[in-house]
Amino acid sequence: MQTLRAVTPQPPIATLLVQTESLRTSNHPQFQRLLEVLHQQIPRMSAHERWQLRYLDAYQASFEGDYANAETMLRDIIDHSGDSILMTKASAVLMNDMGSSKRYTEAFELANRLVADLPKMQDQLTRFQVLFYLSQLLKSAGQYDLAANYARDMMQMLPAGETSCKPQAMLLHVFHESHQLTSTTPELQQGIEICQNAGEPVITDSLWLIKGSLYLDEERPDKAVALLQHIAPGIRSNPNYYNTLYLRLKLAQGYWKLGEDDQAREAALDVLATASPDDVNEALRDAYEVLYHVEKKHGNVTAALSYYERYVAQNIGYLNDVSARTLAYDVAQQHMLAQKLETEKLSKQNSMLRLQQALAAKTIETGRLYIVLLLVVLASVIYWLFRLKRSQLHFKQQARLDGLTGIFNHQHFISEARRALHLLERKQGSACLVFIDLDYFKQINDTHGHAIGDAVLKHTVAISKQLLRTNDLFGRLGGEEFGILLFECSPGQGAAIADRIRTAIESTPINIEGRVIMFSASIGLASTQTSGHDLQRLCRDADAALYRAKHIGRNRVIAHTELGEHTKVLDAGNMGQ
Ligand SMILES: Nc1nc2c(ncn2[C@@H]2O[C@H](COP(=O)(O)OP(=O)(O)OP(=O)(O)O)[C@@H](O)[C@H]2O)c(=O)[nH]1
Repeated sequence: MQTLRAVTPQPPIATLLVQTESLRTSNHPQFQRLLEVLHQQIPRMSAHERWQLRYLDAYQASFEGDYANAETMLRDIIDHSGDSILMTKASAVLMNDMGSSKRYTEAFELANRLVADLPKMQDQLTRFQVLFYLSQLLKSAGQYDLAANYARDMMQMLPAGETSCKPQAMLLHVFHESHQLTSTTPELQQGIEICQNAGEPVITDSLWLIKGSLYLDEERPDKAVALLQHIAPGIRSNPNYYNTLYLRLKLAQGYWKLGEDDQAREAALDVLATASPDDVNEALRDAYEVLYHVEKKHGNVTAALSYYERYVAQNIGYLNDVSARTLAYDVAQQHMLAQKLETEKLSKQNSMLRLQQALAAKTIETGRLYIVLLLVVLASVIYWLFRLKRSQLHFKQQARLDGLTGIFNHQHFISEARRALHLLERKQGSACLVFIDLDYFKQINDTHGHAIGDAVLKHTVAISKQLLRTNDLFGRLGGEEFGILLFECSPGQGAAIADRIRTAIESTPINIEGRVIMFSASIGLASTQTSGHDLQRLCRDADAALYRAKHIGRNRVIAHTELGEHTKVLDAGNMGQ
């Protein structure tokens, strides 16, 4: 390690981590060395790099068969790293360890979760590793077709830095276990060459061991032993538990078939020494079988019987283990199916719920729409009612007003005057009725035209209005004759107002179309104080006074009170004519 640091400059931690991971299977001794180097770099590592190192440590623990320690680290990564790639890789290693430590049910349940996550896995290396472990687990459960499919999937998307060695080797192991290989199958030799070229000695050796095993099956022990002896040094320099175990077993079987009993015994005992005493596996079973045959052949009955008993125990254990794997796979599949059904049921319920919610939302929306529609209709109705009312009022107003001058027309003036006098009579209030009649108006029309006559009428109203209070009633009684009802007014006050109007008319000629037209008005006045509150009487008296004003020379105001009794009678007589 010292030499490494002294000679080569240290690559960045991130590069070192990637490099170390890539050596996991191809050069495990170097992997371990780099792992040590990485541990010295811990103080300089980021949190994410520490999680990556923890994953490599977990892999190393798992490689050494320390599954408990590996599981603690892997679960820590899954629960706390927050890195989805590392979490998936850790799950895959954990699944593999569970399979190796015979926790098949948990392994297959984890496998189901990983399979479900496969479509989401973006990182190609992670996907490659997951597929590798899945294939391995399914092979152990006798699910050869599925295992082969996953191996082929691996080949479809090789990540950068990977060759087809691993998927090819996995496929060959599947074919071997499902008895689809012979020692001459071309793919076997191709696989060996691919893995040799890829620099994967451990995997290459595992394929050589398949070839050796096939020679034995084909009753060619000489070829098998020669091959095994040839690859033995390589396996010793790249130690791997399974390769070591199977090299020794196949040698034991080969020697036995060749009749080299001592070497067969020695190799079989080596198998027992490699495995743990309480292991149950195919290799131990077959090693005990070899030992049994050897001892039996040499008449060592006691030893033979003992080995035979262990052989039987291993065989039962092995068969139990095989059925445990198959059963665990079936159970996991059933769970997955049940979960799938439950998920489908839930998703159906969810879609029902969503539909109901959508329906409820639509109902609310429709309700809101109706309310809005109703409000719009209501607003329109109110608007049209308002317009109708306004035009009604307008027409009503129009019907009350004189079209030319805009003051009350005859009918409305009379009815308003009657109503007002009625009220005044009750509270004993006074009023004056003033009748105004323009003098020689016919001449104005004849001289200047009817339109100018109209203008004179409007001018008269405008002048008079300026001298009236807002509550006085002012109306056009017809032609060029106007009526005014002055409230709270004595005969004297009435005469004064009437004269102010007359003076204003006389002194305010109309200037129109370049012509100045002078005109005057005669005014008759009646008061409630002398005539009472009866409108008819008041009108008659005001009219008599007006008649008098016209009669005695026009452009003057005559109050009914000014008329002598004789005049009153005369005037009344004239009015009657
Ligand atoms: N321009 C115009 N003339 C009108 C209107 N209503 C009535 N007249 C005219 O007013 C004139 C009234 O004439 P007379 O009743 O003879 O009264 P006068 O000419 O004013 O004479 P005296 O009242 O006796 O001074 C008529 O020629 C009507 O045609 C109107 O709305 N516009």
